[in-house]
Amino acid sequence: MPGKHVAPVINNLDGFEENLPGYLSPEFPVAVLLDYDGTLAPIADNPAKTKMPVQLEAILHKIAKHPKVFLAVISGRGLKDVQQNVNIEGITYAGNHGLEIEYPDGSRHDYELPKEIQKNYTDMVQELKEKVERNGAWVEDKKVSLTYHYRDTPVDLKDQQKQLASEICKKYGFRANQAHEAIEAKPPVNWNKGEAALYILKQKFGDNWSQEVSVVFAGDDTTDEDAMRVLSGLGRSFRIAADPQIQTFADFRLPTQAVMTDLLKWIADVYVS
Ligand SMILES: O=P(O)(O)OC[C@H]1O[C@H](O[C@H]2O[C@H](CO)[C@@H](O)[C@H](O)[C@H]2O)[C@H](O)[C@@H](O)[C@@H]1O
Repeated sequence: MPGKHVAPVINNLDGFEENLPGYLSPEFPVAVLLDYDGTLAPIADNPAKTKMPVQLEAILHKIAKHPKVFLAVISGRGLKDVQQNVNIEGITYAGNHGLEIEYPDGSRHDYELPKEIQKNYTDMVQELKEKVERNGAWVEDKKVSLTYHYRDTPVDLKDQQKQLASEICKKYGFRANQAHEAIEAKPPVNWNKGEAALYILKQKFGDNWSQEVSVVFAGDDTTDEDAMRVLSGLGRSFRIAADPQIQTFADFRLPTQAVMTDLLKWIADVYVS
């Protein structure tokens, strides 16, 4: 499997067809798997304040209705949280980095964490709240994974607080991923956005899914790299990142969140228009 690399950039709508001629076609279905924060909605200073750009939201609603388009949102947020924010019926949602999945018919797949990990999680939340929930930093407790937000912590205290928070997460056996002004603590299990993406694709299109459907994945963060890695050579993935030198498993880099709207326009142009 290829490693991370500096991916070619796509800057505008024309760039999609130029770089991926014929990858999408109206006769062949497409699975569109999308991250939420930083991908569908620009990063905001508080998770409660995000909003999808009006044009992007309208296109998303349009493609979601098309019978040849399968849409799933795979987020680090809790399941209900991401459902409320995206608010489109009839699509698949995965929350907590894929640990919780809900299908359009209301059925679910929940990754069952071993009891010991559940206990560690509870203890970790308590210790983080006691020791590092201060100076504007706070713990977003999502019941099976958490996010430690330190955006509002004074600059001179940030490094020391985030380091202590990472150490506490690791002490309880959790993985501490760097995110946007935050640390994502994920349980030590072989399940992540990549495994969730594969699971969703197999459930919908069968074991031979890669022969049955084109796959588009977009994300902006370290946790999205798990999906980009497993889809490498099987689908096409896009990393939203301003840094031209960023190392990624994605096939292409999108330099701004605005080009994300162009990605959805490309899909809409092929299937809907
Ligand atoms: O997988 P995602 O859908 O990208 O979710 C990742 C995390 O997003 C949220 O935190 C991030 O976005 C916030 C709103 O823009 C921002 O204020 C924060 O600094 C970011 O880290 C969310 O709060 C987390 O639960 C998600 O895991």
